[in-house]
Amino acid sequence: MTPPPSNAKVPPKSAAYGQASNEQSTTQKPSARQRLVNLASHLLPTGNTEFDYIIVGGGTAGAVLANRLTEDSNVTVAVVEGGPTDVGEDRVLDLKRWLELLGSELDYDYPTTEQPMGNSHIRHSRARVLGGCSSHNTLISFRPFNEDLDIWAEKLGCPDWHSKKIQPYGDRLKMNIVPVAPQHRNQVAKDWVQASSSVTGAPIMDDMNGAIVHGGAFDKACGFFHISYDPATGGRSSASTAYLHPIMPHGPYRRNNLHLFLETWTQKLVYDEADPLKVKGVAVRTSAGLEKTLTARKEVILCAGAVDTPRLLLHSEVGPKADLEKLGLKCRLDLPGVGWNLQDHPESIIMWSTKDTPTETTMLSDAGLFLRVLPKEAEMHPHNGPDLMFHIYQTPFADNTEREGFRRPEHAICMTPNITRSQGRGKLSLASADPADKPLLDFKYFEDKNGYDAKILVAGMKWARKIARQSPFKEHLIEEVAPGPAIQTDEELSQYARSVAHTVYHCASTCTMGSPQDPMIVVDQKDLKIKGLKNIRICDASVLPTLPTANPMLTVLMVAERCADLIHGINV
Ligand SMILES: Cc1cc2nc3c(=O)[nH]c(=O)nc-3n(C[C@H](O)[C@H](O)[C@H](O)COP(=O)(O)OP(=O)(O)OC[C@H]3O[C@@H](n4cnc5c(N)ncnc54)[C@H](O)[C@@H]3O)c2cc1C
Repeated sequence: MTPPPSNAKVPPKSAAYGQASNEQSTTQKPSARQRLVNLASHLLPTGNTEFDYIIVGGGTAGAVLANRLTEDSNVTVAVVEGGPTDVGEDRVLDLKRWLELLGSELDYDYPTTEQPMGNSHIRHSRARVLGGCSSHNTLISFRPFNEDLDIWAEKLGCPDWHSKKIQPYGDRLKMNIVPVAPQHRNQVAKDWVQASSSVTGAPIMDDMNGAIVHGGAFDKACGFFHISYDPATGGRSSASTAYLHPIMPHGPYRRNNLHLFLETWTQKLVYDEADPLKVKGVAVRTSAGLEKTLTARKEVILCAGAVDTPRLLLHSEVGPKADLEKLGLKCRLDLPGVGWNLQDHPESIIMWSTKDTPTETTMLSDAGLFLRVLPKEAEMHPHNGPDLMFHIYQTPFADNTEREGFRRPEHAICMTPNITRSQGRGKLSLASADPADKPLLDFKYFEDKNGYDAKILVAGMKWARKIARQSPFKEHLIEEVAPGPAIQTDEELSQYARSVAHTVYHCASTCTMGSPQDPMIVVDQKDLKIKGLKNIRICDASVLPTLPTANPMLTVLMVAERCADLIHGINV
């Protein structure tokens, strides 16, 4: 949700297969204990190369599946995770330290292509550690609005994903999802919530998730978030801590049928010699350079996330034929939707300097505001919920503003309006045939034809200024640092907001599910199986037809819970 540190670098070509560059590694070395834990973890399963299920990516969705599939002690499950364990890694486990992870060796740190209408410098953080992005995100926990799911079901060819069917999966999640605890509610955030409500008329809600699930949609609301964490310790409650730690070798409920391959990158799918469209397993390479093939007796499930799942498919000869052939790659299965439909929640930033930085907080972004600012007819898939969301950050997120010449204050509060229903649709493609090269992420920020996305940000900037004039919140502010009072007209605000725009790190939808009759669909909504291949499914943020209105992690977890049911033959 924040600009990454300005020293984030693209790893050199030699940093192959998702590993961070040497330069990054030397700046933040894991402790000796951490290295031992990592080593022990990825030496564990070396004897076995055949499993019932192979899960590629032990991230947010992968952790859920690993847990649910190993509930049956008769099946064996291998999890191939590119990053190290999070066990003993305090930068991960202490939620407040999440900013230290951005641009570190635990971040794949993907660049954006040139964005003529927006900011070409945005870095897309993706976690390289067990638990995936749930191990380095801010753990703001929102259920999808019923309408988000009903649009998938009724308009986007996914009848099996109606809210009535999907919301109950949210009740199963194992993470500790609780409102920001009283000891983490500082006075500035409290006054901001009060000011937001007074100025916009948005009701203050203690339980936005309750309202989303049981009260249907709301178009405005504000309040403290629900966070997946332990309020007593400030510890992260991630997909890894909730779904994997208890069943890992050191955990209280160790499961011997779970095989974790850590620091192990999946390079390619391996196909059956007798049937070129049947997936037999995966070719992997450890960070120590050991290569082997793992085979799946039942199936392979791709959980590598919205960037790395399509990337892996493209390097496995599956994707748009013309694109693959242009790079000299073979096309085994022409699936034009791989990488298409790339989505995000773009955001911008308006910043005030303040006297100090409060210490009572979960992770410096404890509260938010939802508003409706444009008519729903302006949207591709009209809905009744909010079209603008604000996070507040009680730290100077100045990388993007500083690049544009604004000063970086010592203490600051930032309001970051984001576009809940961005109309932008981009594309992920390969930069070259070399699997070590990072893919091209072209979000086409602010290129939507009616300028909808830019209009939402302009409205957000104006609301932010009104909120900043409200007492007692305004007494916390010294001055507006970016863009500053000189920027006033809609054109000026739009230009500024786009040039310093950032991402809420919600990239999604690059292997969209839907009706198999639709040529741009990658997985069948009925069972999440890849269209045209055998023995393989996708389960991660890449299958979402559209992003949910608010932060998507719980939606991804719910997709994974449902995927486990589908694999078990349960289709509620
Ligand atoms: C900085 C940040 C802050 C965010 N804040 C929030 C928030 O507060 N609330 C919210 O709802 N959402 C938030 N998000 C978004 C949310 O975390 C993601 O949408 C979600 O976690 C994605 O889950 P996933 O399972 O699709 O992928 P991931 O969780 O990214 O899992 C993918 C896993 O696959 C592994 N992998 C990838 N390729 C390979 C390969 N070839 N071989 C082996 N392993 C591989 C990766 O190492 C990773 O562990 C945030 C994201 C970021 C990055």
